[in-house]
Amino acid sequence: MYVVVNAAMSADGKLSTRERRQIRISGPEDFERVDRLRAESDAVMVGVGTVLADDPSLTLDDRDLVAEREAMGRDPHPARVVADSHARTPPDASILDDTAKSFVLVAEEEPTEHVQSLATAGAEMVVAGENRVELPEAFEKLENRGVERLMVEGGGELIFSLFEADLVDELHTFVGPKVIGGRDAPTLADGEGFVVDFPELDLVNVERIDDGVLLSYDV
Ligand SMILES: NC(=O)C1=CN([C@@H]2O[C@H](COP(=O)(O)OP(=O)(O)OC[C@H]3O[C@@H](n4cnc5c(N)ncnc54)[C@H](OP(=O)(O)O)[C@@H]3O)[C@@H](O)[C@H]2O)C=CC1
Ligand SMILES: Nc1nc(O)c(N)c(N[C@@H]2O[C@H](COP(=O)(O)O)[C@@H](O)[C@H]2O)n1
Repeated sequence: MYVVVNAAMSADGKLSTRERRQIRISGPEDFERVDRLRAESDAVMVGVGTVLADDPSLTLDDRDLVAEREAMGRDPHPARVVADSHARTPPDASILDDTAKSFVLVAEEEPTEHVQSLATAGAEMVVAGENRVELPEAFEKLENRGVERLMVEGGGELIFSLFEADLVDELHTFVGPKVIGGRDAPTLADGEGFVVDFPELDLVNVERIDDGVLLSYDV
């Protein structure tokens, strides 16, 4: 599977506030770029932290992009994927609406009734890992269900785990003209952090967009 991570951060490297409230960092041109990246993907993924904080829909805004996908015989919108070991996604979350297919990745130890309530809400459940979603195994299972190109939008906990498991192929980060601050505010890669063997990036493009800059790396 080819994995593209895209996120917007403030000039001081934060994805949102210390209250984990979503902040508009991108401008209109960057949001259009994000919509195009979504349209090129088979699925768009977030961690359950982002679902609980933002209730995102992760669908396409631009009707032309929907029409282009349909003309190619693809589903109108990419599928949505949530990494959610303990099935904390609310059954009425936007990500489970019937606009697009949804996959919820859960751990083996999660009680069947929780898993069942999300399945009833329309999610396709993927079990991988004993007590936390094991990303390499989950991605293999997603690939078997047709997800060959995956876009990941965040948040910082999930992005760190993807780098840790060496699963990221490209990283795109829009750096917007804001300072958010806060030692507990999420950054692009949180988790435990690396102390050795830091993932190395190859800067392939720098572009001024809106009032910020888009940095694109191969991993
Ligand atoms: N500016 C931007 O572009 C973006 C900003 N955001 C912001 O980020 C914040 C949310 O980020 P964050 O709190 O880091 O949460 P995440 O969205 O990264 O979700 C983290 C949760 O995912 C679950 N998870 C399951 N499997 C794994 C795994 N293998 N590795 C890591 N996590 C896993 C864990 O919960 P469990 O153990 O229960 O499974 C974990 O707590 C929000 O404030 C949101 O607004 C989010 C996306 C983009
Ligand atoms: N690219 C980008 N720029 C920002 O400024 C942002 N705040 C985000 N947030 C991400 O977008 C999701 C919302 O998606 P929907 O509009 O609901 O489809 C949000 O959950 C973050 O993942 N992204």
